[in-house]
Amino acid sequence: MRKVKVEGGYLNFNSAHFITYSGKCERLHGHNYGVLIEVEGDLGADNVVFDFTILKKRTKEICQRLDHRFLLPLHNPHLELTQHAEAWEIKFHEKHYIFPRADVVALPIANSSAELLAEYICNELYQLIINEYSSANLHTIMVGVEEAPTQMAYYKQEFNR
Ligand SMILES: Nc1nc2c(c(=O)[nH]1)N=C([C@H](O)[C@H](O)COP(=O)(O)OP(=O)(O)OP(=O)(O)O)CN2
Repeated sequence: MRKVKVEGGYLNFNSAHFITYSGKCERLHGHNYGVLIEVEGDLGADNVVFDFTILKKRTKEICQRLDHRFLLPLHNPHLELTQHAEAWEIKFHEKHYIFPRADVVALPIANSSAELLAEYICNELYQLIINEYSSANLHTIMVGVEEAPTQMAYYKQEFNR
């Protein structure tokens, strides 16, 4: 089995977030998130597993949708969310945030942890690849999301046939 990896360079996004944990809610803060992608498989056409250039371009597009936005987890059971015409209202007990909609990216996840951000990006890339590219030679795709140089979370998915 072979593996290709893309990381660094412009594969990043700078976003605001907080996570909930153990009945608490973090303060609003931001990270300069880094993203890495690994694709395992056999050699396909042109003797490559998957084209680096395509992988970087499609990953960057996902990063751009997250960049300079608040990462809103739509499925967090501890947050009370209200969608207004121009804003998202978010409540956690006595905390109460209002963000302009244009500054928010609403994500189908339960918490904006690095783990679930990695899973979200992995699912997005997986769908793109199976819908738009030749993937018969591919076995797995893994996404790593780095919150800081010291901390990173990964999510790996198999190509089902
Ligand atoms: N496994 C995970 N653990 C934690 C996550 C996560 O996504 N996955 N996230 C957080 C927080 O979101 C937090 O932002 C982590 O930031 P960090 O810089 O580590 O915060 P600290 O102030 O505690 O660390 P310093 O190194 O002192 O800045 C927490 N855990």
